[in-house]
Amino acid sequence: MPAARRMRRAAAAAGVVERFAGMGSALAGVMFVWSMLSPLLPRQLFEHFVGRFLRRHARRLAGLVDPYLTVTISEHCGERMKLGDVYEQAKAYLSHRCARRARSLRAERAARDGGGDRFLLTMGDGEEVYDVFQGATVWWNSVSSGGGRRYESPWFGGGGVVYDDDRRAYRLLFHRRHRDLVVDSYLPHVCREGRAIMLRNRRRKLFTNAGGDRYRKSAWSYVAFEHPSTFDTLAMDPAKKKDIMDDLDAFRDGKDYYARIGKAWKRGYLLHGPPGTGKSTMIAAMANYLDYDIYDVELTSVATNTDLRRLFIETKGKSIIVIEDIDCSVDLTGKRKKRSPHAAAAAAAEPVDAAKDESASKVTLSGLLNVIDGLWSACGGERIVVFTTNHVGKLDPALIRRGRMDKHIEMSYCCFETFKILAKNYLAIDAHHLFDDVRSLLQDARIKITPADVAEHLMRKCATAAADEAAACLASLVKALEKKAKGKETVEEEETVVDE
Ligand SMILES: Nc1ncnc2c1ncn2[C@@H]1O[C@H](COP(=O)(O)OP(=O)(O)OP(=O)(O)O)[C@@H](O)[C@H]1O
Ligand SMILES: [Mg+2]
Repeated sequence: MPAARRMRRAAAAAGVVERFAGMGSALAGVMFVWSMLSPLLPRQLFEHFVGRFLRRHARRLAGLVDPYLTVTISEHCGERMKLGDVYEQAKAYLSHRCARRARSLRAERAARDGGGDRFLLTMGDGEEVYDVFQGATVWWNSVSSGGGRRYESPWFGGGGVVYDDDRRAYRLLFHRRHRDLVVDSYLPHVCREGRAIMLRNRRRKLFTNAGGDRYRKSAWSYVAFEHPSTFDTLAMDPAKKKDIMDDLDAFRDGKDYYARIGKAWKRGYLLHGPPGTGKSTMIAAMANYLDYDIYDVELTSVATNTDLRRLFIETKGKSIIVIEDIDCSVDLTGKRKKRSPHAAAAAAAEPVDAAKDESASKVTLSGLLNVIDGLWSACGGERIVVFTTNHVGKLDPALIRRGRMDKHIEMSYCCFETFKILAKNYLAIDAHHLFDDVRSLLQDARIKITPADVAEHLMRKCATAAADEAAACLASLVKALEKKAKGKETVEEEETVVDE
């Protein structure tokens, strides 16, 4: 056994002995004083004084008998709105440092390096392990309260959401003479180490709020995020791409800057453009570039503004919060407009479907504006909010004004530069004699083809030799572009005939 471990074990054993020896000697002292005083005083007077003394000094006496203090670190903190970061950090620290000594363990899938069949072991409920820090021994307890009770929360979901009260916590026990050491040095050390371990083991996550049940503890569920898109594979104008990457770098490194200018550390991106131009692909590339998690918000699954706020509060830093197709999610644009008398009459004539009405989202534009830009938006920091839309003109200007959506990025049809990147990705070529044909066709402003369509032409269809494959794919693309050009010409000819 290595000497360091032997020393730690000896220290822990000494700590346990000391813990009980301390209590024993204090108890013996109290008993001694008791036995000396009791024969000297009349019984009633004795009981009166002792009773008063005990009532006044019960806390101090308890301190004499048990000089140990506890600190509880709960899984949920802040009115059960937020999952506690400190709890997660303590969990990581303990699983790394002390879990080996525990006899009952909880298993979770290991994070990084393909996770696969590896497990991360943490302390099971009711377990106690010790740790030694700068010569002081402390004890950690994993406790679970509530026993899985469920109850209605007055906080969220308009009183409708039911929560599982099975709350977990770590309880840290230490001698009161180590109080300053534990509070000033040990706990910060646990958080620091825990954070570093979490970062090392981190496996990026793709969260969703859709499809959850009312009994779920967190509003989010997740899978591992494994999208392979990067800025290298994203086809768009290189200058525009560099501008976005610089912007992301400035954001990631901008903690102090945002604090100095008095702005919450968050940034909004609006990605707009026709279907198949790479908006979702861009979000994946951003997440991979920054090494952030993604929270994909399904607005239609959010019942009320309060639920929406809770969702945002439960997101963690280093994340991208995405609302795709914001124009279709819920009627955010219509909420502020007056209904026409005709529409109001039609709605009144319609039979009321109570079940449908119940399930409909009641999220409003002001609710959404509040979470992305109001006081709540500053909770946590280091968050990017991304909206995507195919119809930027349909959105309420308040939703996309600068400050909320700081950067508007248009994802557009394929140009020759974009095509070259796709050809490099899909066919691994930088040049080909058919490139000239593609260039002249793409320069024709009337021909509109999305990167998704071009990618489909360049996609490998069968296992032919590389050179044949490239030629076949490019020929197929040229044919499709020529067909589009011909179609346009025919339409234009028809329009001219009609005009005449
Ligand atoms: N700019 C691009 N660079 C690389 N691949 C692209 C690009 N645009 C589209 N693609 C390819 O086309 C497919 C569809 O793209 P994507 O889903 O990102 O489009 P979108 O703009 O989000 O469309 P929608 O508006 O319908 O959601 C992707 O799987 C990707 O392979
Ligand atoms: Mg998309």
